[in-house]
This record gives sequence, C-alpha cells and structure tokens, in this order.
Amino acid sequence: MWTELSATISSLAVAFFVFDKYSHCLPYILRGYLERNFRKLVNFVNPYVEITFLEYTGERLKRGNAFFAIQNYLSTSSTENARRLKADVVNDSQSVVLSMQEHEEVTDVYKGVNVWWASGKILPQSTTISFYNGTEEKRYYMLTFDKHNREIITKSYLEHVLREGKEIAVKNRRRMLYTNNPSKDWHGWKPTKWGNIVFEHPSTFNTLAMEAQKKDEIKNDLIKFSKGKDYYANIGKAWKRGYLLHGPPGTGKSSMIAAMANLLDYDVYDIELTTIKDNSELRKLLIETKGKSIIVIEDIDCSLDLTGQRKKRKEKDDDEADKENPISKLKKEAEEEQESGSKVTLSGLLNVIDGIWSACGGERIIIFTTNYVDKLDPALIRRGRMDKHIEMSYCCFEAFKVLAKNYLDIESHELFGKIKEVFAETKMSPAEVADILMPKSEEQNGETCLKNLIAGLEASKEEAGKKSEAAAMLKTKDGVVTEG
Ligand SMILES: Nc1ncnc2c1ncn2[C@@H]1O[C@H](COP(=O)(O)OP(=O)(O)OP(=O)(O)O)[C@@H](O)[C@H]1O
Ligand SMILES: [Mg+2]
Repeated sequence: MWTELSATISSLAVAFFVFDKYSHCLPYILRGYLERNFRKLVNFVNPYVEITFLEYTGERLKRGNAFFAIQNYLSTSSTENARRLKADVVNDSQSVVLSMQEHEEVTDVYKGVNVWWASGKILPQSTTISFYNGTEEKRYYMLTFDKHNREIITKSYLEHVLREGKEIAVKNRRRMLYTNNPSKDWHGWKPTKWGNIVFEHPSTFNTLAMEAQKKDEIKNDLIKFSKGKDYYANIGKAWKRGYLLHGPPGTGKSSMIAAMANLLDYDVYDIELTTIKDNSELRKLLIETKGKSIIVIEDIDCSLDLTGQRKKRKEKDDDEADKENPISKLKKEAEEEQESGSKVTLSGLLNVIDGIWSACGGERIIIFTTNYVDKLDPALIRRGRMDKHIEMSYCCFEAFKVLAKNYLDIESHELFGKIKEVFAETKMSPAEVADILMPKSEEQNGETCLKNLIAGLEASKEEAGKKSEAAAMLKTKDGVVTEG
C-alpha cells in the first residue's frame, strides 16, 4: 500500500511543485480558480483518508487521551511490524513495553480492512509565536485508510482502538509520585511542571500503628469514595474528597498518605506551595493532574501565607501610624502588592479546592497535613472543604502492638503489661517507638528491644515531669513579679 500511496503522492507533489513555481505568472483570478480545482483533483485522485491525533488536543491545556490510548494500542500491534521501537520497563522490572519510534509506520487489520498508522512529530518553529511558545515538539499519530472504509473505521475501529488502548494502560500502569518543579524551570507549555518517579512507598493500613477501629473507619471511607462515581453525579458534587491529617511530628501523617495511595491504587501529587509563584500557576499545575490521584500539601501552616488574616491584624495596628506618615503608608502598600502578587493566597487555594476546575478529570483526594491544626484559618478546613479531619496521635498501647508485630514479630509478651502501664502515663510518637523497636545489632533480640522501650518510656515520663515542674515554677514566679 505504501508504494502505491507514495507513487500517487509523489506525482501529485511534482504537479504541485510545478504549479507553485509558475503560478505567479498567471493572472490573480485565474490562479485562484486553478488552485481550487487543483485541490479538488488531489482529493479526487487520492483514495485515502487521513486522521491526525495530536498529543495535545484542542483544549491545549490537557494532553489528549486519544493520543495515549493509541500509543498503548500500537505498543502491542506495532512490535510485529515496526523496525524501530522504544523500550520501557514496567511493573517492577517484570516486563518490557515496546512502542513505535517517531516516523515509523505500521499496518493494522480490522475485520479484514487494512489501515496504516504513522507516528511523527512537528518540530518547533522558532519564528512562530504560539500558545505553546513554539518551543515544544508536538507528537502525533496519523491514521490512513481507504475512503470506502470510512464508516467502519470512524464508527467501529477507532472505538476498538481507544478501548483496547485504555485497557492496556490500566494493565501497565505504574503508580507515580509527582512533585512540582519550581516555576522558573517551566518552559512555555513544555510539560516540566511536574517531575515524577515511580511511587514505591511500602506503607499500608496493615503497617500503620493506630487503633483498629479508627483505621477501619478511614479505610471504609476511602473505599466508599472510590466507588462513589454515580453517587457524586446524582448529588451534583464534584467527585473529590478532602482530608486534613493533623498531629505532632512522627505520628504517621505521611505514612497514612502512602497507605491511602496504596489502598486505592492512586498516584500522588506532592505540592510544594512555596515554589509556586502565584494562584494562576497553582491552577495550571492542578489542571495538569490526572484523575485517580491524591493531591497532597504537607505542613500547610508553614507553606501558606495566610495573608488575609495577618493583613487585617497589621492594618488595624498600623492605621494610626499611617495617618501621621503618608510615605510609610505608600511604601507599605507597595510591599503588600508585591507580596500578594508573588504568593499563593488563601483565597487562591480555596478556589483551587472548590473551583470549577476541581471537577475536571475524575476522582481526586486532597490532603492537607499540619502539626498545628489551631493555626489554620477556619475557612480552609471547614467541613465540606476538608470532609474528614483525622487526628494522628501519640502512640497508644494498641498502636504499639501493631509496631511490635511488624518490627519484632511479637504478638504477646510478659512485658506487655508493664508497657501498657507506662504508655498510659507518657507521650511518645509512633516514630520514636518504631525507632526503639528496630533491632540495632545482631545481639539485640525482641525482649531487649521491649526492655529498651520501657526504659525509653520511663525516661521520657521523667523528662516530661521535670518540664511541667519547671513550667509551674515559672508561672508562680511570673505571678509574683506581676503582683509585685
Ligand atoms: N502511625 C504510624 N504507624 C507506623 N509507623 C509510623 C507511624 N508513625 C510514624 N511511623 C514511623 O515513623 C516514620 C515517620 O513517620 P511520618 O513521616 O509518617 O510522620 P509524620 O506525622 O508525617 O511526621 P511530620 O509531621 O514530621 O511530617 C515513618 O517512616 C514510620 O516508619
Ligand atoms: Mg510528614
């Protein structure tokens, strides 16, 4: 087919070249007339129809799903025909996926009908000013088929390709952990907004140390959400759910996020807010995220400048001073403007969580973590926005039992009674407990680790006692000073 097609195309190309070279000698009206008819002739002689599938669709903000489905579909059929292939390793190096290189062509047969696929890329034109900034290569697949087969190809073959392509994508899917690159590294629309690596965190709900009842409640909530497509559609709500994980350092907030991702088989997008220039960049980043994902903003109290609140307070304090010194007022206004123009604001973040965009692209979970829940603006964590607040607390005896099972493979021991007693009187994070329970040398066995834990808990109880004594003394002293 390719010899036949290239012969037709080359004769037409020669004719077009001759026409193009000498057409300027013809009068303007005649030239237009000939051009139109020449194109009709080309269409008449060419028995083939071509469909191009671009990597970026007309929406321009999003990458075309069809392109990726075709890429996957061709990865299976092209391996037999194409001579130049690309290789990619998937599923923990278990298998290699091959796909066709650019400018390769393969034939596919569907219900006895031949079609031809070609891959290519449009190189950037530095002179062109476009939405893409002219710096990005645009990849595409082109499907060619006989025009007599138009019906079967457009109605049934394409549907078959997209369906198969999606199924292959699900099979080969590797879960990814994405982190946003600093905005200065973005080049136009080149997809460098997110850097990614394969997500391989081993934390699961089985390894998480917390009360079994609380764990089950969270697991059920997540599973209900992931199966709730129709429910969310019926109630007219975007298919997303917000979780706020709060608690002291080392209580398992990050481990909980990994366990959630592993339970639902979702990708994780870890957003570093401080490297994002402004609200509009935040929106662009989020538009680039895919469905079936968890979007995480860790330590939200540190990364978000809760300007709204702070400004109000500052304004009140400084109001009097400004009345007397108009220059300082102008300076302050300029500073504030600059500050607000270069930061993600609270309202910007709220828009992103609740805005129209948040309904695009399928199910999403948004998670904020913080060590200081009281510091957060109530608007940010109100119910409906953050649907579920999960407190990750200091290690309790029940949580300890999970760690003892995981780290030492001990389910019961005579020292457990003593451990239960000391846990009731002191606060230690699961991270600290886990660290003590991890044998540090060959000589350490389960029992020595448990004894170390008791010693550690008692030491921390003593330290806490001393601290509270010192605090009480300071209070009394202050009281005396104030009274004096
Ligand atoms: N609840 C827990 N269950 C099991 N392991 C835990 C738990 N909490 C902490 N750990 C252990 O401690 C380490 C640190 O925990 P993690 O990073 O999840 O805490 P965090 O709450 O996110 O802390 P930070 O507030 O400092 O970010 C983990 O790698 C894990 O080994
Ligand atoms: Mg953490």
